[in-house]
Amino acid sequence: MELGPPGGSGPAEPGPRLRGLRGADAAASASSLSRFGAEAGCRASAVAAVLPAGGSGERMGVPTPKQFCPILERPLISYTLQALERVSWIKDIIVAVTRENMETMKGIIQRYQHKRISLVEAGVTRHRSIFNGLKALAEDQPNCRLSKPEVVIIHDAVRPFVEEDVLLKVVTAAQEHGASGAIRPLVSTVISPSADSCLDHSLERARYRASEMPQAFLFDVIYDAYQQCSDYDLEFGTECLHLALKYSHIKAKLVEGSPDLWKVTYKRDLYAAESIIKERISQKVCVVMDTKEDEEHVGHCLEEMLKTELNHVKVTSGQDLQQIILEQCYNFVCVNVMTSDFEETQRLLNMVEESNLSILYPVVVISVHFLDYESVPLGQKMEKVMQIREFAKEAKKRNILLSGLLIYFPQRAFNSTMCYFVRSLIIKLRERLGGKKDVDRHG
Ligand SMILES: Nc1ccn([C@@H]2O[C@H](COP(=O)(O)OP(=O)(O)OP(=O)(O)O)[C@@H](O)[C@H]2O)c(=O)n1
Ligand SMILES: O=P(O)(O)OC[C@@H](O)[C@@H](O)[C@@H](O)CO
Repeated sequence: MELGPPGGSGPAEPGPRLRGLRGADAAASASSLSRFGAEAGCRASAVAAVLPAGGSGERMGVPTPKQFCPILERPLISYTLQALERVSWIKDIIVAVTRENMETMKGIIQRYQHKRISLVEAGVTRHRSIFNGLKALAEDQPNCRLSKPEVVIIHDAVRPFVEEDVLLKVVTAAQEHGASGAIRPLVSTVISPSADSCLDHSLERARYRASEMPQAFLFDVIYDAYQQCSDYDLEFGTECLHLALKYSHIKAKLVEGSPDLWKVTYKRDLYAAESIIKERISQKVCVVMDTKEDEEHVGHCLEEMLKTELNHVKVTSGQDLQQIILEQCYNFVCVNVMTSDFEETQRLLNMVEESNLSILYPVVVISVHFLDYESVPLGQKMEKVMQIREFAKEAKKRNILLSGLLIYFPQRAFNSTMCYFVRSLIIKLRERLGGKKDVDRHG
């Protein structure tokens, strides 16, 4: 059993966040922390998470265990870790992986700068993996270097879309009831087949729910349950809430979860996860103008038009660009009205690279050049703009997808040109994020 982050002495500052995170994330986490009695003078309730990640993913039908299958060239488990690391009041994240995948997991932690992660060896079943994770937090284990939490979250490593609100709900409910779990309405009706594979009876679907993750427990409730577990339960069980009821006599509080809590099980789930991630990261665009004046006129015009297509559009002439990058925007439109040179685009590329933004997701940068054809011969400018190909080759190595858009127009037709430009821009953004389907590579 390996404890503690690879090469590290123990949990460090919150996970792969961009340096100097401010704004909504920090405020939300601070308010959540206060709900655990972290006000001045109270000891904050310690919360840890155990992520079983030791499965083989047979139902996925590909050689790679599904938790390591890439989505946008990044392993699925890294998205789940990032989701948990966004929650600053989770102090330790214990991941159970098989001995053969331990080095792969260490590489993922290193490459994507995951923090607060400790690795333990998985078991031959999910329950045994979870039990090994709990042992890493129990103080009765030899050379245990992690402190026992008051509450422990258990969450499948292949459920990447977990938000702070549902984590807060199950942890708060577990503090009060001893155990809690997320549930979802059943999509299919549950039936019971007879020995000869005929219908014996069916359950009234409205009276039942699907048990999902995350789940949360007072640590002693679930650890005692696992210590008393029969081998049969450890081999064939699939429900932690059942163990808490059977062995610790605790009836878990059930919490309605969001539709995104589903578990990646079949290959179709990878396609769905990839689409959701692309949709989420494509909705925020930052338009960087090359002069303040342009921010007023062209930028405002652009912002109004883009807002009809995208959820979050910011326009800046650069002075708050660093903050926008820290808030994890992944799409940038660098509008060069004054010149067709690339110094503004290059400055943006440098800032994106310094922020490590493109480690987590591909960053789209579109360098736009408006050229008035009545004053600028096309040939002369095309040659200059074509230099972008060299920039793009270098940027791609850093997971930055750079494209160019040349808008060659008569000054008197500026407004109609802008409509054409916005359409071209949206098409280019969607095309860049469409990219090659990673999932095809799992075949
Ligand atoms: N011995 C095991 C088996 C499963 N898991 C983990 O438990 C979670 C949910 O289990 P499941 O979806 O069944 O994963 P697999 O067992 O890998 O899938 P399959 O049943 O298709 O092989 C996954 O994160 C999986 O890695 C684990 O930690 N240890
Ligand atoms: O049975 P599987 O190993 O596919 O999934 C394990 C759990 O995620 C699943 O049983 C949920 O219902 C939560 O308990």
